[in-house]
Amino acid sequence: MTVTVKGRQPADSGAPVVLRAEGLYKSYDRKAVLSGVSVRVHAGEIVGLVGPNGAGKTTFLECVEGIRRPDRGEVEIAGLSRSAGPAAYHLAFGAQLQESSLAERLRVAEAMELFAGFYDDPWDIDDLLEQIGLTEHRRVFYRKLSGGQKRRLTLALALLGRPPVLLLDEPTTGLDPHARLEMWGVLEKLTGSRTAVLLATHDLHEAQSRCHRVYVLDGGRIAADGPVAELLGAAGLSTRLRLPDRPWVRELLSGVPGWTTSRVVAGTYYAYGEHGFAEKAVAALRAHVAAEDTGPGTAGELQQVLAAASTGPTDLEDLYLTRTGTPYEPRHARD
Ligand SMILES: Nc1ncnc2c1ncn2[C@@H]1O[C@H](COP(=O)(O)OP(=O)(O)OP(=O)(O)O)[C@@H](O)[C@H]1O
Repeated sequence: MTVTVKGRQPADSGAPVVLRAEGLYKSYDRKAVLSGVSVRVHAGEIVGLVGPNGAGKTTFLECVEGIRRPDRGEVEIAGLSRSAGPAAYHLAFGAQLQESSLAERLRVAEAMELFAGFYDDPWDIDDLLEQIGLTEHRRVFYRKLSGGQKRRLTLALALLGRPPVLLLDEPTTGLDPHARLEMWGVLEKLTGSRTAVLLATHDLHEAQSRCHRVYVLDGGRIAADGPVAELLGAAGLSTRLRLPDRPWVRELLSGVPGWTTSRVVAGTYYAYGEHGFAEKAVAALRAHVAAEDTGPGTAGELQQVLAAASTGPTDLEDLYLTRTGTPYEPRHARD
């Protein structure tokens, strides 16, 4: 079986670094939330920040945005640090927070006009409303927008100043599939004109297909970073075998050449390995079933396990599953 790892190709690594966070530490009530997090984003790159709930993604973004002061560490955006003063620093990036709210009786176009006043050369409001799919709603009060429309409006506000860097906290949460595609269309067009995007997301499929690189944050530390395909290869996660968890399955598969690691989630055993591992593992299972009297497990159970076993290419979910401390329930049916 040929395994194709899908994932976006890395962007131009020779492009200048436009966001540099170096060794960020942050504690709340003496509880460490960030423990030395360093992130770099180049012009024109879309970089994903993924990790379990509570991993520190929002805290990291808020430290970068200047909403929170890190206990230690440095941040520079487009060559500016916070010491440049809040006015100059905030012009260097556009931010969409995880939750934000505007005055309830502000209309969509009024909000855009209000925010456009902060910038010397703002994006044309009619054009931006069109791009973000809110033209028909320009006279609608903020309170009357749906959750997804509110997300689109806050993204438009982050884009208004044509910033070199966009910081987005779960930008697609609550968006329907059309709105997601529209949003990605806008972001990808922007990166073509050298805007850099750093976004926190729980949508691993989007992170893999849309981001040039990802950082996996776990417990306040970077557990992995790089293009998804490279990370999978380097971690020995080229292929996956999924089957019901049994003690004899664990013992048998961990002895198969090419096995690298495994994980049990909700009674299912995921075994990972180098290219070719899954085929060798299935052959080992078949041999074990054929010689059923030599090992544990009844004949019926052996057949059942073999029938339920499935192989498939790995993706960012697998990296996440093996690199973070929190078991992750795949949202999508797996092959
Ligand atoms: N203002 C605060 N005071 C105290 N603890 C906080 C505060 N904000 C966040 N935390 C804690 O810091 C940790 C990291 O939270 P954070 O929101 O940064 O994680 P996250 O990765 O963005 O999570 P999620 O994916 O659920 O949005 C959590 O344990 C959270 O409870």
